[in-house]
Amino acid sequence: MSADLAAYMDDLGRAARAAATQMAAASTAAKNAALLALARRLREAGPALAEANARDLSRAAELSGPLRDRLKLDAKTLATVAEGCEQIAAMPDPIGEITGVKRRPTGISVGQMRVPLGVFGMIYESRPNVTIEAASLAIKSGNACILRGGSEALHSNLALAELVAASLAEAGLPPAAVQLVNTTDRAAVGLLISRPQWVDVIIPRGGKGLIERIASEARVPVIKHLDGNCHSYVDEAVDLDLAVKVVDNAKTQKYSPCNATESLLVHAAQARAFLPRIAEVFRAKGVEMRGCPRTLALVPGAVAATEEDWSTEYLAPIISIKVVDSLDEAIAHINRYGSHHTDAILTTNHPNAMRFLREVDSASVMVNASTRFADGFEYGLGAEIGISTDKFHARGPVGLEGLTSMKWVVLGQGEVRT
Ligand SMILES: NC(=O)C1=CN([C@@H]2O[C@H](COP(=O)(O)OP(=O)(O)OC[C@H]3O[C@@H](n4cnc5c(N)ncnc54)[C@H](OP(=O)(O)O)[C@@H]3O)[C@@H](O)[C@H]2O)C=CC1
Ligand SMILES: N[C@@H](CCC(=O)OP(=O)(O)O)C(=O)O
Repeated sequence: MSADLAAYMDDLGRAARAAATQMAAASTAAKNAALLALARRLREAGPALAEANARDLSRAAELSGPLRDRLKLDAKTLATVAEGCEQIAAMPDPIGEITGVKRRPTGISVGQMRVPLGVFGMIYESRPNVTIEAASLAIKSGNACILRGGSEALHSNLALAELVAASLAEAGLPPAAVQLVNTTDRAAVGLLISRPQWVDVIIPRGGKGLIERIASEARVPVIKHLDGNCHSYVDEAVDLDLAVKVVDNAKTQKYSPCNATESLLVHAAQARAFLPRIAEVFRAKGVEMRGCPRTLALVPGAVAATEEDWSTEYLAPIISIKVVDSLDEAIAHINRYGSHHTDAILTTNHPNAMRFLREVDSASVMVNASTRFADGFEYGLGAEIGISTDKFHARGPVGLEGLTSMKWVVLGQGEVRT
């Protein structure tokens, strides 16, 4: 690793630390003004942004269709992120709110105040819209951030970061509140995750390779946003039309996101009725089906699943399928092979639905809904940092509150402890 890179990362860290102090004290009006300026700039984004994205796309010719799609910054994506900025501006400012104040017998009043985390570092995939979602949530939550997006998206991200910096400056806030690492050198990631003097928390969004590195090298607290091996389970009592519609959406609406269903479990009592119907849908859309022996008997053209398939996140038009004999077996399978991200049950049986919600150990558990809904925008958070697969601090889609913590506030009138 070069001394220049270490110095560069230290410069980013130092600037972020100074900006975080200013952001924590920033007024709601200034933060909202920055967000609205950013929405305007995104809507007006001219050829510079389009050219930067075209440059990234032309260099990423080898990417598969779904991964190319997530790299695209078209008018629809820009309109969506701009709308997200406006929605976040319209939300109440969580910072400074004091809650739960109670008077103690000693005379003091004790409550809690919501405060920013400080500086967060975020490492994420080649999806430029995430740059804006992270930036907008950082601004409203009074944090500073250092963003390291995927290599394929570097030029798009640099162009977006310029819009963010200009919007912050326009609102009288420090442009260094949102900084982008301007190199694809992965050594920069190593530096970002090992500088507790500059970074308060690291948010990795990615797959197993990223997390292995974080696990072995991070010296900063981590909120993991990892892979989604998500399941849809078709229960013994089910509305078959609803199940076909929802499972189809969960698998095929988009193949690349972490919340797409990768594995389908079907109760044996419904396998004969359900599997041929969903198989027809998958076949028409070119989805490869990898099944257990009982699935193979009902689905011509399916191939045998291996043990590895049950724990694989394909991010592609492939699905693993298993017939199970009970809800217990389904829950045990999901807890063993899943990634604790998002799992759904399709059922008309209320007690089974409630058992699934309680016993499946995942960040989002759903009844009769597509796993694709696991998303901050869809949950009403305005945007999302990602979907936390951790259990502490923040779980599932992370929005403004996930970027804050609570400190204790004690109000007295000269009381002393005896
Ligand atoms: N839970 C969530 O919120 C989300 C989870 N994901 C998960 O991410 C994965 C898909 O995205 P994909 O692009 O393949 O993810 P990767 O893990 O390959 O890449 C994500 C980011 O991590 C970096 N990275 C990966 N490995 C290392 C390493 N060893 N050292 C330093 N940096 C590294 C990449 O950099 P580089 O560009 O250099 O490769 C990129 O910036 C899936 O598993 C998906 O489920 C995706 C989005 C959201
Ligand atoms: N929450 C997002 C998915 C995030 C995600 O997984 O992104 P990616 O892996 O880049 O496709 C959504 O549903 O749009």
